[in-house]
Amino acid sequence: MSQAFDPRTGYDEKGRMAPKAYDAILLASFGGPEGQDDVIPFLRNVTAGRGIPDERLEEVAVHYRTNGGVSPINAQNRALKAALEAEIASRGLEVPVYWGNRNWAPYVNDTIEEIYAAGHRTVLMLSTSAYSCYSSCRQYREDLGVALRETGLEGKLEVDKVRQYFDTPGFVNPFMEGLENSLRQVRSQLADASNPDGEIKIVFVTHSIPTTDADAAGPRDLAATLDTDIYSAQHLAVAQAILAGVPSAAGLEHCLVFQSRSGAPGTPWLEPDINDALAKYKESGVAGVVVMPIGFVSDHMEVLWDLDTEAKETCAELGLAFHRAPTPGTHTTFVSGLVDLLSERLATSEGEAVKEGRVSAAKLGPWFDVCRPNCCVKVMRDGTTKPTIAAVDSTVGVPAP
Ligand SMILES: CC1=C(CCC(=O)O)c2cc3nc(cc4[nH]c(cc5[nH]c(cc1n2)c(C)c5CCC(=O)O)c(CCC(=O)O)c4C)C(CCC(=O)O)=C3C
Ligand SMILES: [Fe+2]
Repeated sequence: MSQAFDPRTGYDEKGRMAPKAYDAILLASFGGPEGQDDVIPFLRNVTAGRGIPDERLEEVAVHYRTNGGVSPINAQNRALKAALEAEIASRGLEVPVYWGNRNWAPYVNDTIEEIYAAGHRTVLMLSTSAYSCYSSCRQYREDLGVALRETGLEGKLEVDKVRQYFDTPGFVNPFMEGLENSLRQVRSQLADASNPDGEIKIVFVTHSIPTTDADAAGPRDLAATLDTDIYSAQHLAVAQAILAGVPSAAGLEHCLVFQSRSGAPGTPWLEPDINDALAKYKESGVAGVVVMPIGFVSDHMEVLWDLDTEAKETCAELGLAFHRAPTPGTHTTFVSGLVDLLSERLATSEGEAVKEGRVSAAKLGPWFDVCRPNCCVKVMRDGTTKPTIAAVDSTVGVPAP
């Protein structure tokens, strides 16, 4: 092994963890309602302790209600779990995959109890979230920190996590295919509208977050070297990598915009909102847009509502051609890339990683296995922070010194 892993913490100075013979994989996700009666209880779970007013919950409930009260996210995670199991088996690896959510059944607390009851003691977590910010990284680490504490499994079950994987070819490459196809679609819409030379803009879009969350993401010393926050910079790196792989996009303008803002109107969140941006593009002479949902790994409700319903409607009103590319979902390249990611961390019987080296297809990668002290730290209303796993300053889920 070429890296110097600290024998006590198990990680080196770059936050890479030594490979281990993990005996289970935990696919961690957001969770979603599966019927009309689930919608409000689900939304109360999501917003617990954050004081989101009931009017906002009712507003968001409509997104789910118009889809029968069902979020597509659980079915998508069942499909992803099955695809991961198949890919793991096809490589001759023998490690079971479990699934647990933050906001709906199967709840992660129940899942780790099931994992422990099955005799497993070391778990590698993979979340359905590729970037660095509180909602997409630290909150998953807290979910496990809290779950270990609440279930009494602290010190009995060890849980690590794979690095954030925005930069991996498995995540980036399916978007190249999507961009190519969506460009064809928009070009043909413009041709049908007798505007074959109309200007096309490539609109990369992700979930907006409070600017305070964006500013707290990632190592401070790295952030200080960038001209934007780490969350935005990771998305820009992904956008560049996608564009570089799609010759038919050469010469087209592109931008990064945000969707699904919530919270109090007075709190600053990352901008511009996609709908405001679309209106500006129309004014400046753009004829059509390709929407690239690079913030997400599956076509869940935030994609179906905020992009396929609202942003699409905005384009129809403005007279802009519109096509949205798919998220990676269960694309074979994505699934195989995720198993590569797990294999960086799974040890052979000789203690070497099943897969040597770390592949990265975008700037800023490969990311840390273990977060820096106070990365994305969130102080709760009562002044405390939640226990976390997989950080240099974790108090839970690490072996005792
Ligand atoms: C960065 C990010 C991701 C991407 C990373 C990841 O994938 O984890 C993400 C994903 C998702 N967000 C989702 C749904 C919601 N997010 C909310 C609220 C919020 N999201 C935030 C950020 C993010 N969110 C933030 C800063 C808030 C406000 C504070 C809070 O309340 O935490 C609310 C509350 C109501 C509202 O005010 O909108 C809902 C219902 C679903 C499920 C979709 C489905 O059901 O198919 C998914 C995958
Ligand atoms: Fe969200």
